[in-house]
Amino acid sequence: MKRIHVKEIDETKESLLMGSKRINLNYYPICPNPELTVGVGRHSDVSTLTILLQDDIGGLYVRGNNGSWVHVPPVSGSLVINVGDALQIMSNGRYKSIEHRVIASGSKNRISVPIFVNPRPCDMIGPFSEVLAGGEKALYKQVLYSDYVKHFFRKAHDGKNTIEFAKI
Ligand SMILES: O=C(O)CCC(=O)C(=O)O
Ligand SMILES: [Fe+2]
Repeated sequence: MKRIHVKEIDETKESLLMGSKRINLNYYPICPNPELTVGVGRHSDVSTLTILLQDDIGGLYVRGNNGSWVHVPPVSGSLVINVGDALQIMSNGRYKSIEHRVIASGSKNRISVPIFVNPRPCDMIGPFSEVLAGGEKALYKQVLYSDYVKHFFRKAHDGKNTIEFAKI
């Protein structure tokens, strides 16, 4: 947490960073024409961090710096860690949530298990005071985390647009 000037994770910070967790079990059946369908549309997670276990099929892509899609090949025994929107907001943009999508396989079923580590629904999230202490301008306002999540689920996946909801 050095990069965001947080020296101690007290109870408040613990709640904001990891006060609630959600685990999903995703099953992507074989798709005869993967190019004609969407596995999971492009989005960034609303979490602080996502810890993702994927099987050996592949199909997860992240958005690279130049806008291209980069495949995240499964590595046996490894976990994928993705930064989510809540950490982008609380770090005032120092950490950027990653846009990603999933393309189903034409020949095999795929399973993935993401653990979303989140603030609690009742937490107000915004840039940490430690980050703004030096006079830095806040890029995001304080939002109720449950409102942020509701906003995400109210609409179709639309890349990194969800975070506009918290922008000043
Ligand atoms: O299946 C995957 O690899 C990722 C799924 C995902 O992005 C999500 O559940 O938010
Ligand atoms: Fe995701």
